[in-house]
Amino acid sequence: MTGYNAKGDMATSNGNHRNGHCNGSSSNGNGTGDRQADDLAQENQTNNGKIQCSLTPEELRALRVLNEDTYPYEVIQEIADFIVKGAGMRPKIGIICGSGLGSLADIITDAKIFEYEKIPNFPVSTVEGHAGKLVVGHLEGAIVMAMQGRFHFYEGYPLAKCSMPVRVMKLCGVEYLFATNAAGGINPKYAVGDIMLMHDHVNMLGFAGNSPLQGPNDPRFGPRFPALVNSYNKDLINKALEIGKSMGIESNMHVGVYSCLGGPTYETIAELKALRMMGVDAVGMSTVHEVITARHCDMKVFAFSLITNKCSTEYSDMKDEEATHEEVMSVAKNRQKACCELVARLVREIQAES
Ligand SMILES: O=P(O)(O)O[C@@H]1C[C@H](O)[C@@H](CO)O1
Ligand code: HPA
Repeated sequence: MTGYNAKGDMATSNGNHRNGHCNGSSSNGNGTGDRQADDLAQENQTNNGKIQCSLTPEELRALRVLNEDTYPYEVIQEIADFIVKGAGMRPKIGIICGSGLGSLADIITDAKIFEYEKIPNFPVSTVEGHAGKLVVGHLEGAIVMAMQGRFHFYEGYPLAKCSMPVRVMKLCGVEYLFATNAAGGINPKYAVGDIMLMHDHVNMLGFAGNSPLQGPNDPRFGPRFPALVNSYNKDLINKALEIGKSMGIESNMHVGVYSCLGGPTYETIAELKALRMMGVDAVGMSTVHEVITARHCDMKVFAFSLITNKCSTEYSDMKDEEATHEEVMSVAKNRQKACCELVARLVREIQAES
C-alpha cells in the first residue's frame, strides 16, 4: 500500500517514510520499524541537519500503523503473548463490540484492560462509539476477551488489518468468535431495535476483489482456499433463538443475511434495492472480513446485527429519514441491555458444555 504522510511525502506499506521522522514505537508489522525509522532519522540529520517531521509521536504511530498491511504469524504471536501475559489468563471466547455496543465489554468482571495504543503493533480506533480498548476477564464463568472498538475499511485500514485482531484472538486461545454490529434493516419486516442473528453474508468487498486473506497464505492460520458455507454456527444460532424466546424478545429476533459495504457513506436507494434483490436483510460496514478470518483459522462463529435504522428501498417512501451515526449510536445504547443479556447467556451455555 502506498499513502501519504501529513506532510504530503510518499510513504510505503512497511512504514518506510521517505521523509520525516519522529520517535514513535515500532509498528511496521515485521519488527523493523524503529530500525528503519532510526536510519531515516539519521539520514535526515545528515542531509538536512534537522528532523523534518512536525507530527507528534502519537500521530506518527497512527500513520505508520495505517500504512501497514501485513502481519506475519510471529508478529501476531507477539501481540497475543503480550495480552495473555498481561492479562494473566487465556480467553476462550472473543467478542467484537459493534458501534455503540461497547457495553458488551462492561459486563466482564476481573477485567484487565488494554488500550489499543499500548498494545504493540495494534491499530488505533478512530470512530465514535469504538473506545479502542481490549478487555480480558470473566463472563458467566468463561474467560473472554472483548474488543471495545473494531477497525473498519473506511478508516483507511486494509481488510487484513481490520481483521488482524481475530488472529490475535486465535493465538490467545480463543475458540469462539462473537461478532456484533449495528446495521441498517433492508428486510421490510425488520424494525429498529430488532436483533438479526447472522446465518450468512454477501461479501460485497469480495465481489470487488478485496479479501482479508489476500496475499501469501500462512498455513499455520489456515488453508489457501477456505470454504465458507458453514460459517455461522447453527448450534449457536439455535441456542440464541432459545435464549431470545426465554427473554421474551422472539418477535424482535430474526435470522438473516448481512452484507458489508465499504462505507463510510450509507447506501443509496438503488444500492439498497440491489442488495435486497440479492437476498440481503441487513447492511453494514464490518464483520464479514472478521468472520472470513475467523473461519480461515477454524474458529466457531456467532454473529448478530442490531438493526439501528430502517433502509427504505423505495424512492417514494418519503417518511424515511436519512441514516445518521447519532441515530445508530442512540439505538444501540437503548438496546444494549438486551444485547448484553443475549451475549452473557450464550457464553454461559457454551461454558456449561465444556
Ligand atoms: O462497527 P459497526 O459495523 O457496528 O458500525 C456500523 C457501521 C459504521 O461503522 C457505523 C455507521 O453508523 O456503524
Ligand atoms: N448502512 C450501513 N451501515 C450501517 C447502517 C446502514 O444503514 N446502519 C448502521 N450501520
